[in-house]
Amino acid sequence: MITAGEEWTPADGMQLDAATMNAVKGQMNAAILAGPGAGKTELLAQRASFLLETNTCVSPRKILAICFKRDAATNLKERVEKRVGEGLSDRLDSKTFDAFAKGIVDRFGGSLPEWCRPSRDYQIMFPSWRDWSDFGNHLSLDPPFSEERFNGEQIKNLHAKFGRACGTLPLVRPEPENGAQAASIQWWTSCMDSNPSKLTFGMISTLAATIIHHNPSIKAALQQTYSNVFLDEFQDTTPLQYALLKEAFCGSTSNLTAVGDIKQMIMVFAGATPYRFQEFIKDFAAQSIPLTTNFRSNRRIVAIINSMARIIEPTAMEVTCARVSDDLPEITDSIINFDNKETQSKSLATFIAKQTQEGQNPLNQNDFILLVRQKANEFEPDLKEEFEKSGLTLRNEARTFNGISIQDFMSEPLAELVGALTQMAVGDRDDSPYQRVLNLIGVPMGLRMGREATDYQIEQSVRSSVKLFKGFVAGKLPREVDFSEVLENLVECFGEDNVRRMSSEYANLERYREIKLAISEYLTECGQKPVSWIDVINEYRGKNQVRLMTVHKSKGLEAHTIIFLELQDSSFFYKANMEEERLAFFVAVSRARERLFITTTSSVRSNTKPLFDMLAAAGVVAS
Ligand SMILES: Nc1ncnc2c1ncn2[C@@H]1O[C@H](COP(=O)(O)OP(=O)(O)OP(=O)(O)O)[C@@H](O)[C@H]1O
Repeated sequence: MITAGEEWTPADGMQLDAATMNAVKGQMNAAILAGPGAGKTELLAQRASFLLETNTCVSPRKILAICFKRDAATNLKERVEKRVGEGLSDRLDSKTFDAFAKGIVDRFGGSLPEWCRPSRDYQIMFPSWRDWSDFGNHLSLDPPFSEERFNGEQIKNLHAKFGRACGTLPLVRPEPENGAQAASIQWWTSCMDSNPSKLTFGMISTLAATIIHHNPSIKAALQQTYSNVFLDEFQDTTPLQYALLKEAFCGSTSNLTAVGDIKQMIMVFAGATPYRFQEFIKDFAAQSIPLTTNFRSNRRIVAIINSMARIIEPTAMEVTCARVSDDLPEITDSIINFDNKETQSKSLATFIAKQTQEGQNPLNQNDFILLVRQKANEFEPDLKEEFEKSGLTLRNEARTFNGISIQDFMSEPLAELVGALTQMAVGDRDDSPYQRVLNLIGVPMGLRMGREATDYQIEQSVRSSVKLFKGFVAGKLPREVDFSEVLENLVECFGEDNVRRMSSEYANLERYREIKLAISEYLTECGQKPVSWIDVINEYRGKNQVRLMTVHKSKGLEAHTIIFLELQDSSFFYKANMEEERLAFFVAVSRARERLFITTTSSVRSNTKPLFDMLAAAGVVAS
């Protein structure tokens, strides 16, 4: 049923002010600039509901939402699905920039000029400094550039610059004008010529832009498919991504909505710039809409955020706290100096255990996020030991299984499917696992609005998978179960093709298998302790665990209590750019809903002085 535009009301009874409502309903290109907790992500979810429920995004056209992280993309999709239902939410494609670019290359790569056409089974590569150096060392250029030499660092920069300078690649291999160009072209051709071809995500972005540039019909089809495009965390759009965006949608009738906050820019090293929004406003004739309320944090945290924002961007607008009359906790913020890591781990474990295990309204372990600037794995061992002694569980989101971090593979639909099925098999009804299974596998198996699940044998498949799971685990302790075998069989119950249809990324068999292996390895670890099945599934899903992650990974998240660990020189690169570090620190601080604690285990603070100065200006002092 279509709702008339003027009758549409925001989902979940949410109150939206006039500026937000204008951004939700408006039919124009818009740049929504807003500070932390202003509801940017929520605004996109409401806008998607509006466009779909009122058919303003006219069926069968779609919305393309480009998010910074895979879990943000999944989150947006789920939020909209819950509100508008599966049929309508099918018309929201929510993905990362990398997935968007890769989708274009995977579908239309055959149309690329021969010299830059990768093999169909190309692999994604993440070159290390050794790869760049090897290439530089073995590079032999034709005259007149044969005498020129390039080290690894130069090769890395040239490769990025080449894509950036070209924006799109020409139809024939360009003739180099200097040694640097000759080296870049050689890098590109050697990547294409290796068997299979090897591509970085930056190269994929350039190839996607190239495809659109040289094929007007593909460009027209893309614009016809998507009447609306959302760009989340737009401040972190890199030059290559922006070039692709312009190539795909500049001058089209599609409406673009870019949301972000310049003060939360954390991709400066990859080319993000404070001018991206201005560029967008100019290139897309976009209307600028500021949002000035913080819905997330209490008034003390908002005051800290405002103070820091003024230092980072003197012209930043003051934001108001939506929760201004809420009670404040006894202590809202402080710097805690520890003598060493050991006392830090012990004190934190005691503190969090007390808060989660005692009192009338204990907090949940999920209410705490421990943030580190980098190398979360190095913080884990000490903390984990003390946390376990205090009955707490530490979840290091950066820990990898089969080379993929927990945070990354747990945002995969396959991990969610396995989790929900395991819950059903062990009788855990938390968060409606059956409904989640239907949401995940329904559409790939042909389920459509208004038809019963039973019509499509889905229910049958769910039943047989649960039965099969029960058969595997009957009479066994979790640690005795071979989870890779369980996963293989579960997938068979639905048909592997259907399971792989849950995500466009699974079209790449290699990647699908890597993710599946990471999931079974992780489940195996969750089952190691002599615990109940409910404990296994809770551990797998991250229920009641204290999360440890880097600031980069915390983007878009929030928690009752944020603890930033070890604000001191040793936690930062020796040559860290403190202008950039201030932005990352701002992201960290603004994740807090109620309390913010900053720890130190060393007093060496010459590099980190600007961060301490920001805290001092905001009145955050040592306890
Ligand atoms: N209009 C609203 N009314 C009440 N609560 C809201 C509203 N909009 C957002 N919220 C809540 O405020 C919090 C922050 O929202 P959201 O995550 O969308 O902000 P954001 O601008 O994307 O934040 P950040 O940039 O800091 O990640 C969430 O808990 C969200 O549910």
